[in-house]
Amino acid sequence: MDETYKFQLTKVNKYGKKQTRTLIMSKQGIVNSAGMSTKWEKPRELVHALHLSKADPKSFMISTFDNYNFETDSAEQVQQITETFKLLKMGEVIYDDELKINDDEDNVVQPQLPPQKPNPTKLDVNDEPEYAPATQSNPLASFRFERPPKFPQPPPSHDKLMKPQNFELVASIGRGSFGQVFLVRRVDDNRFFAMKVLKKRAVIDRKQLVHLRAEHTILQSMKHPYMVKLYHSFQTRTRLFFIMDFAIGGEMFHHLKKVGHFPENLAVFYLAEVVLAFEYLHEFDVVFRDTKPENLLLDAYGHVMLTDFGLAKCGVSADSTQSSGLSTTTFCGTPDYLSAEVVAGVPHGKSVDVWSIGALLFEMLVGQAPFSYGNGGGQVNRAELYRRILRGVVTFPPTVSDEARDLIQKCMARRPKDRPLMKDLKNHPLFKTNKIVWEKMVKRELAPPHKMKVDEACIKAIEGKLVNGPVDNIYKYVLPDNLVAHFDPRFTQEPPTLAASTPQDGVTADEDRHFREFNWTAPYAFDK
Ligand SMILES: Nc1ncnc2c1ncn2[C@@H]1O[C@H](COP(=O)(O)OP(=O)(O)OP(=O)(O)O)[C@@H](O)[C@H]1O
Repeated sequence: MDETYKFQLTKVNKYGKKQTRTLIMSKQGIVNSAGMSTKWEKPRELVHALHLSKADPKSFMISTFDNYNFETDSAEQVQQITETFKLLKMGEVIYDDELKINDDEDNVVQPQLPPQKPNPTKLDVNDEPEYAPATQSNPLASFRFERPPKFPQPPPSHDKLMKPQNFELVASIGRGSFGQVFLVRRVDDNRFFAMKVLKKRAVIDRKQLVHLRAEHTILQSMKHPYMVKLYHSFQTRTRLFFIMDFAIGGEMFHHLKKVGHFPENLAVFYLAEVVLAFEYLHEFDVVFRDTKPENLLLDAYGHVMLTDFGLAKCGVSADSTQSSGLSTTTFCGTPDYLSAEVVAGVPHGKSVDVWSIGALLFEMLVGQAPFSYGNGGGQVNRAELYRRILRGVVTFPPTVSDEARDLIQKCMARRPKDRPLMKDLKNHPLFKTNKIVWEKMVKRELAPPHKMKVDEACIKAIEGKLVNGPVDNIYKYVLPDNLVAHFDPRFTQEPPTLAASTPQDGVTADEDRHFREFNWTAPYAFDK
């Protein structure tokens, strides 16, 4: 029997509420329980680090896929826990100046907002706080993003840089982990775009600067028919703004949920467009790492638009863990789509994207992610999900054809080196059966099997083909409701306003220097 270590302590959730918990640590992992009930259980492969606070020796945080904060009665108890953590070789022990409360034990319940018609508003950024006072240490000093050798040089910026005043907020369309996403109108020429807004403070505090720089550089440098394009980036003292193509068809996930699952020809069509985008990224040693139906948007014609490069990793030359070349060990991605080697915490390469291609096809054909399937529609808890991924056995419903099953099994081979390369995957017979002609598809010459229901005027509005004119006339012609018809009403019914700035959003002048590169206009930004 493995030795187990028990600690009675207090846990603080993200609302600052204190709860009594028992923390049990053993070679198997960590269990957090409240009385008889287990709140969470993390196998040791998932435990990354123990964060200790320099400011408060009585508290600590455990980092797994999520972060969990704890408070204790004494610094001695924290010391005992630290010693046990080290003894069991659970992961790194990290000393932070102060621990952020970002505990994830409780799910956040979204407030129900009253329905409201989208109503364009000015982009108001007059509430920005002054720079925060300079701090002694500079935690960003090491956050440098080096452009890897194969990576194309971003084109120089167009002379005309943008400011918030150049855009009008038309509708709220989404929210990611770091910020808000809006439909906006470029006021000079009435062209409509998607705008992602991030708070610099959150980017720094959640140590996402390297990821964000990678995302920005990828969007600046790489252009592909099935990837979203970046037009402008700009900033204020506390916020960053990215202006991108507006994918009017919304998330593929939204369409998938509506119909339950896709017919094979449609699923394979979408999959093929993703394969082409990934093949392009892999040529430049970029691994996407975050495939999921939420990151696959659809354009006005029903083509895929790959978005959200926040987790993409540049300079990964290795195809799999077995090959030579740079690979990565960061634990990231969406639980259902994590490959076995990512869950096991061993270095991984481009083959994680090949794995996710298999998982994506499964979900499109079945309506559930591969390792959540077969649970009577119920949710599988995370520890069980990871166990299933590590075991690597996918069960198929009889509706999945032999060819589709074969492709999924090949992509989701447990050992990365047994998976096909992205470019070789294109020879799989499933694509031929479903009439994918790669030479045509790469030129956008294959029509999607599912035609989007999108208003003609809206297409003109997002392609910049509207004749300039008084704004009132524009909204008689292009209805905001039609522009956001494929988006979740949870977002579109919210008034399109920026979350107010608070003094806590302030960054120091020193920190702000790290954001200098986020001022860019694409050379094609004003093309008609
Ligand atoms: N270019 C776009 N066109 C239309 N909708 C978009 C666009 N970009 C993002 N969205 C919507 O906003 C949502 C959140 O965007 P995004 O995933 O880029 O944010 P994020 O903060 O990077 O999210 P994540 O939490 O997945 O990292 C998307 O799922 C999508 O619904």
